Amino acid sequence: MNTSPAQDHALPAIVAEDLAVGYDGVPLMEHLDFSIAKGEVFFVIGGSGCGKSTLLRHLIGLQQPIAGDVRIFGESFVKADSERRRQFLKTFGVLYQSSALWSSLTLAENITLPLEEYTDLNKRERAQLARLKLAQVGLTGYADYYPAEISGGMKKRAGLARALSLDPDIVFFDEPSAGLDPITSREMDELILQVRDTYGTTCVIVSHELASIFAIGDRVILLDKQARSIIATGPPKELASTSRDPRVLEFLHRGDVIKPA
Ligand SMILES: Nc1ncnc2c1ncn2[C@@H]1O[C@H](COP(=O)(O)OP(=O)(O)OP(=O)(O)O)[C@@H](O)[C@H]1O
Repeated sequence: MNTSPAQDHALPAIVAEDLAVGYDGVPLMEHLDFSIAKGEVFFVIGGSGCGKSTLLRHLIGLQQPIAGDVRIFGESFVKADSERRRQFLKTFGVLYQSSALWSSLTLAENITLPLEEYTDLNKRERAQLARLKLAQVGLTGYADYYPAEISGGMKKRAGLARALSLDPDIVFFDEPSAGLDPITSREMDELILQVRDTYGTTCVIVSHELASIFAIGDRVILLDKQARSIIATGPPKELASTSRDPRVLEFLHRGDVIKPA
């Protein structure tokens, strides 16, 4: 189902090259250079309003960069024509902060929407696949429920089931733990790891949940509003224990003043 013929999966899933992102031609962040390996759980972190969601919007093609490039498995997403962009989009799954489920549709119907748009599956096959995706996220038996009938954590799971409907290479998460209690948030973390471990899916997560970042993050980039760029890149635990930058230590130690050894 997932066709990305020109892409070389031996290459990094995502490379940002001297990327500038912002609004109306005014950059919020500039000179962003980073690379995300296939199968990595990669966090974009930073204080409120620094531009994490804005960067995410650029990575998923909702906004065109002011400068620089984004390459997906070696191929420029920024320079792709509209047909090629559509093919790229088929290989992305996105879980929005609000879960973005259609309230008038059942969970199964929410999941079959992208299948209707992007696949040739018939109605019965789509319904089967929707049930399978719901089972993958622990929602067996909830296919005919409406979003209003389930909890916040279940909505996030259903949103993830929809994001997984086209067997994406890369799933983007905007604050997956927002509004969840610590236990439900940990369950979401486990689900993200399960998806990565089972399918080798690359997971790009915008978050400021330190518990999640340390629990499941392979690597992070830390954005800084004043610097208007990335101020640290690496495995979160390593950064927390070895960085000598007070801004990095402050963020990763929740404002506690901790001096590196
Ligand atoms: N559509 C828009 N037009 C102009 N400016 C915007 C737009 N959307 C967001 N901004 C501004 O861009 C800046 C970064 O916002 P963004 O939502 O990317 O930050 P964030 O790091 O994700 O924040 P948070 O952690 O609070 O969600 C903010 O100052 C915001 O007001």
